[in-house]
Amino acid sequence: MTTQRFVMKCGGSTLAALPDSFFAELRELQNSGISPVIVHGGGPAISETLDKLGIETEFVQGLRKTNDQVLDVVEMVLAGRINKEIVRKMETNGAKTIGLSGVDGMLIKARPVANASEIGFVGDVTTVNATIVEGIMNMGYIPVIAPIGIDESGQRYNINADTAAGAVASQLGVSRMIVVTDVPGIMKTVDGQKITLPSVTVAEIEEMIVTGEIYGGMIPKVRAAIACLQGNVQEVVIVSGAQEGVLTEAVKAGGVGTVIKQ
Ligand SMILES: Nc1ncnc2c1ncn2[C@@H]1O[C@H](COP(=O)(O)OP(=O)(O)O)[C@@H](O)[C@H]1O
Ligand SMILES: CC(=O)N[C@@H](CCC(=O)OP(=O)(O)O)C(=O)O
Repeated sequence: MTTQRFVMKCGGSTLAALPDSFFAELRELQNSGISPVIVHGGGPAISETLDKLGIETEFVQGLRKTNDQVLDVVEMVLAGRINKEIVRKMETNGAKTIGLSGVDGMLIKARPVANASEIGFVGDVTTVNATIVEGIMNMGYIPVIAPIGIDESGQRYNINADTAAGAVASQLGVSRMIVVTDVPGIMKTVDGQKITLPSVTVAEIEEMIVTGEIYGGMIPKVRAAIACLQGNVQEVVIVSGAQEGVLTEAVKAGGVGTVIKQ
């Protein structure tokens, strides 16, 4: 049996609404020798907790401004609550799972983003320790990774989950990354009607960002897609987690969501 690997990014926008069947699909894929690596977000849960604590939050081009206080909450929510919620759901649906953050074993090494003076402790990935991820997979477990990065001095960074997933996909050399979110793909208004684009090229994406047709949380997704398509990754598929059977279709058949190709 040949083992296929793929990286799946699960957005915080859709996590709470993912049906049990989604986790059962992951178990089926694992049983059929197809190994997923999951990188998750949790943006809405972070915002909710910051709100409860009375800490203001602001996004610049889809990235959260992160000071020390925000960083504590980001790590608590992502590496604590959300990561363990996913592991629990996977385990109760029969999928063997180990959750960790990018800090564990220095899995995700990071450096400050170029505009750190404006947005604070937000990181870009420098390296991903593929040996740890592969070791977990070789033990028969699905790795579930929270996107916190760390540098040599021990400084933590808040990394957008799309960016982290793209870096993990590149470093593992998988051919496909699947981005699960709350919309059925990249949408565009054509003749007054909103449609989901079946496929887009990098050039079309750049144009849609300029025209404002791609905005907010979709920007880090497409930027991460473009970055990892420059390596071994051949396609990035954006799909909705609410659609039954979407994962198996995206992995085995295609023809679902929006496919981004070079
Ligand atoms: N062209 C587009 N097509 C679809 N969604 C878009 C587009 N441009 C911006 N978006 C927004 O991106 C959102 C998904 O990003 P985000 O909320 O960050 O989700 P996630 O938590 O899954 O990362 C959509 O709900 C939508 O509001
Ligand atoms: C730098 C940055 O913006 N980090 C994100 C990390 C979580 C994330 O990316 O979650 P979603 O995938 O649900 O958007 C944040 O603080 O919200």
